Amino acid sequence: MDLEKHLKEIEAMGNDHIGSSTETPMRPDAFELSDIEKIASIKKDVQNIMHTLGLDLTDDSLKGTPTRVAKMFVQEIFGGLHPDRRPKASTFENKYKYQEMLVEKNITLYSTCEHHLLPIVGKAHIAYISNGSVVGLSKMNRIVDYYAKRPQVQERLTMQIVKELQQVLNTEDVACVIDAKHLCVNSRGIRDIDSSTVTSEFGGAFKNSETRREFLDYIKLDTEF
Ligand SMILES: Nc1nc2c(ncn2[C@@H]2O[C@H](COP(=O)(O)OP(=O)(O)OP(=O)(O)O)[C@@H](O)[C@H]2O)c(=O)[nH]1
Ligand SMILES: [Zn+2]
Repeated sequence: MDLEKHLKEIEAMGNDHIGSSTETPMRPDAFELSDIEKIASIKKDVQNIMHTLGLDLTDDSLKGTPTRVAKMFVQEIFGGLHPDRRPKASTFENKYKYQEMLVEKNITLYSTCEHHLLPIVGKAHIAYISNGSVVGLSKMNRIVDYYAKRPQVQERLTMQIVKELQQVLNTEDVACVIDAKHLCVNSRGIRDIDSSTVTSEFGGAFKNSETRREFLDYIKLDTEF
């Protein structure tokens, strides 16, 4: 999707999308600043936070931190906010006429909790049943990575991944389960190091309990982080 089309979609949504759809809530002016301008602006914000905390920004170890964090936000951990980074997932004809489900499991997932800006670490498991076209296996990992590189809630991330693959593969028959640890739960607040969060989205044929069971049997949810 090109940037202009993406902006038009955001505009057309008005404020209706906020909190109510699978879209990441973004402002229509989200891409008015270039990445370089965003890095310069965030650098100042991080400097201010560190200064407020009383840290000495002339210290050798600290002086590069504002730039490092700004680059990390814009280019890495929140890089998936920019539609230019959306992976190109071209499809191919299902020439083997493979009709069973295809499962891509244990996809490593690093995301960021949008409530605390702390890491979410886990595994995503995806399944689809071909409707005539197939997608390269790695494209599923790339789609997970793209949507994970945003401030997220796990429920929305799960739905965004399914929606994207449904569009790419032109079928409703897509499912995703995510099992992930939220550092905002594990390392602060309630500090429960062992708990993890499981979310799922079952489209089309996966709403059928037998099909869903088959997928869940393949992944077994023995997730190790
Ligand atoms: N539904 C959902 N909630 C999340 C997710 N990530 C974090 N949260 C929760 O969002 C809530 C944030 O709201 P608050 O209760 O205002 O946050 P808080 O006061 O820091 O809460 P504590 O973590 O309990 O200290 C917390 O309970 C988090 O555990 C997520 O992916 N999905
Ligand atoms: Zn959190």
